[in-house]
Amino acid sequence: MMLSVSIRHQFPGFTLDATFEAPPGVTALFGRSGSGKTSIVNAVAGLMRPDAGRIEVDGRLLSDSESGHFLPPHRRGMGYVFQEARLFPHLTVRQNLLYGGWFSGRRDRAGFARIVEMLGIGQLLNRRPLALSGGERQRVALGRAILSNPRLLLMDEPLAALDEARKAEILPYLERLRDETGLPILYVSHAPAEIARLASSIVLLEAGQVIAAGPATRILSDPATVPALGLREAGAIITARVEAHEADGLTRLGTSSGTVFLPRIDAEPQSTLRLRILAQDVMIALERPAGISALNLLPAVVRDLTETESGMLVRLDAGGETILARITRRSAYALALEPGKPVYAILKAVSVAPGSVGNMKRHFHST
Ligand SMILES: Nc1ncnc2c1ncn2[C@@H]1O[C@H](COP(=O)(O)OP(=O)(O)OP(=O)(O)O)[C@@H](O)[C@H]1O
Repeated sequence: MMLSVSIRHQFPGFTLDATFEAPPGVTALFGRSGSGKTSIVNAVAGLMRPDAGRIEVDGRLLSDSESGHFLPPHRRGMGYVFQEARLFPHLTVRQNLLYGGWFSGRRDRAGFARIVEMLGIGQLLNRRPLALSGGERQRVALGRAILSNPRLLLMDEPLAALDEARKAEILPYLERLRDETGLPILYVSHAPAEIARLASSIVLLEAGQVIAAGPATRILSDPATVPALGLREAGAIITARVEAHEADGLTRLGTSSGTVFLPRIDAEPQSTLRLRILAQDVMIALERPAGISALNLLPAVVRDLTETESGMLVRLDAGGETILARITRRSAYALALEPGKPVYAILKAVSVAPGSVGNMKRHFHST
């Protein structure tokens, strides 16, 4: 399933002009406040009628200004999750969940049990929303959206109203949703860490325009997108496979450019993970360093260098995946870095989340 959007709309003082495609998986709409994210979600939902353009899901036309076709919201088959879980306070969790199912005319018991299990809300079914924590409410809202059998899920900052602990509670469920349902999910966020963890694709917006769109691996490691994402948050994501949990408490991971050791990770051997490596946590060495406490050294080749205000962004090719390093200009000159030069990337820190970044086939199926 694929969502395809090409719309133009004039608000007083603001022009939205956006064209992009969202494949299965999470497509993050990312941009500053007022860049047009919610307007796009509203247009896809049918809550706003764009002046011009088309929106299609898997070849099914939702709106088309040329023919005047405009499917009303309730016939679009969208599931929504907003910042605030909009549950019915007088209904129990079970009734709230079934409400979506009733609407779509389906009551599939196995599907219900599977979603309840997936979201870990079995214990909550007889409670009312007021007796739930914010994180639990949001999980129920997710369940209700999925149980309406949508063709597409729209999530507008679903974690923004939650504190860090609640966010951490929900993220694994969003990851399962992404990996198990195969639905396209349009996900509005302005938190780069959240996007690095969840997104399969990214659409970067600025002042109503798409300034970059494509696979998350490419967008996050592209020096050109760094100003929009923020220098501190810039960094690549790569896929790794859990190889073993070792006796000394470290987990050994295989990546396409070599082995990475991390403090024990709670994941099954053979499972796949995404590693987020911030550009500021990568050092570059010309030779394999000896006598260094860092365990994670990956051989790589310099692809290109981009000057920024405060230094240099170096894009590295590490076994076919991209790693971004942020170093000083002085270091870049001292090491005489240039495209094609073989180097070692020293990873000072890595954060981990479940799920591949969509390139597993290329790297692992042949092994
Ligand atoms: N109904 C409307 N009438 C007039 N202007 C509007 C309307 N809806 C949105 N806009 C304008 O369009 C621009 C984009 O708004 P939108 O809500 O899509 O941005 P956003 O990226 O979702 O922002 P935020 O992150 O703050 O939610 C803003 O300048 C907003 O004022």
